Amino acid sequence: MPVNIQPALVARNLYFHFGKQPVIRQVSLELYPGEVLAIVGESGSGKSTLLNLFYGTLSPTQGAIQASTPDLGLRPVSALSRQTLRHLQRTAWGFVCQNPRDALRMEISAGGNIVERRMIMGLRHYGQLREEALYWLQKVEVDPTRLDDLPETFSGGMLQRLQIARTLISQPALLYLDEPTSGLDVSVQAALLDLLRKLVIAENMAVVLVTHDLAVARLLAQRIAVMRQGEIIEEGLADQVLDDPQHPYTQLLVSSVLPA
Ligand SMILES: Nc1ncnc2c1ncn2[C@@H]1O[C@H](COP(=O)(O)OP(=O)(O)OP(=O)(O)O)[C@@H](O)[C@H]1O
Repeated sequence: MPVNIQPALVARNLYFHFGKQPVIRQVSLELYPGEVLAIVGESGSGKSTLLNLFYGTLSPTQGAIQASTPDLGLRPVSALSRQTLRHLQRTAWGFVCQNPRDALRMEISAGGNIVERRMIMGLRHYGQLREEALYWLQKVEVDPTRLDDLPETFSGGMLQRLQIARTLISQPALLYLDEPTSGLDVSVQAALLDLLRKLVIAENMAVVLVTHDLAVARLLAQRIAVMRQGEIIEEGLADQVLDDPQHPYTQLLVSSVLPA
């Protein structure tokens, strides 16, 4: 990476315990704007926990995380006040979770869901809010006539598109994707992955993608980190890790999923 570009996310020597159970061990990484890093590994290896540490919903037992902020550049997440952290989580950082119902407000319209972050950022003009909502609905390839409909009337794939529009409207510098296409039909999943790939390239975000699906990692990510029992055991360029895995665990993971 060019030395004059500041990373969007830096983690140094992270450890995290749930009670006495060590869940994250000795994790360090850096992520730059425009990069997509996929964190892959078996169920229970600590992928989602790591994402929640980055996003600030969990605090590391040991180690430090610095994340991009609009006004002050890279800041230690642990030093942010609750109010600042909450504001960043609703504006400059984004989190797309597996189940869109956990993120959407099901009692308000699709358009209302999409513009919530813009209202938090101070936009009050009804006409402009509606225009931006329409723009993003079209950008995630949902029929614009659905703008005033409740999310309840949307399919699973459409709900996930709504969650993506609602998150990306604030143009977050850092985006966390936690299994964003799991649980969808294969054809719906393929279309959504294609959309995500286009959006990620267009918005120049730094993205951490958690997935157990190596095909999803290959499609979206330039770099892959392989987690096992809370540790990153191998990291490198996506093609390198998937086509020439070095660690025996990665070899097993790749050979059990990808055809020879
Ligand atoms: N709230 C919690 N309290 C206690 N232990 C937890 C909690 N959440 C997760 N764990 C434990 O932490 C470990 C890592 O869980 P995590 O959800 O981060 O793994 P994962 O790799 O994302 O798995 P999956 O792919 O199944 O979501 C697991 O052993 C899990 O049981």
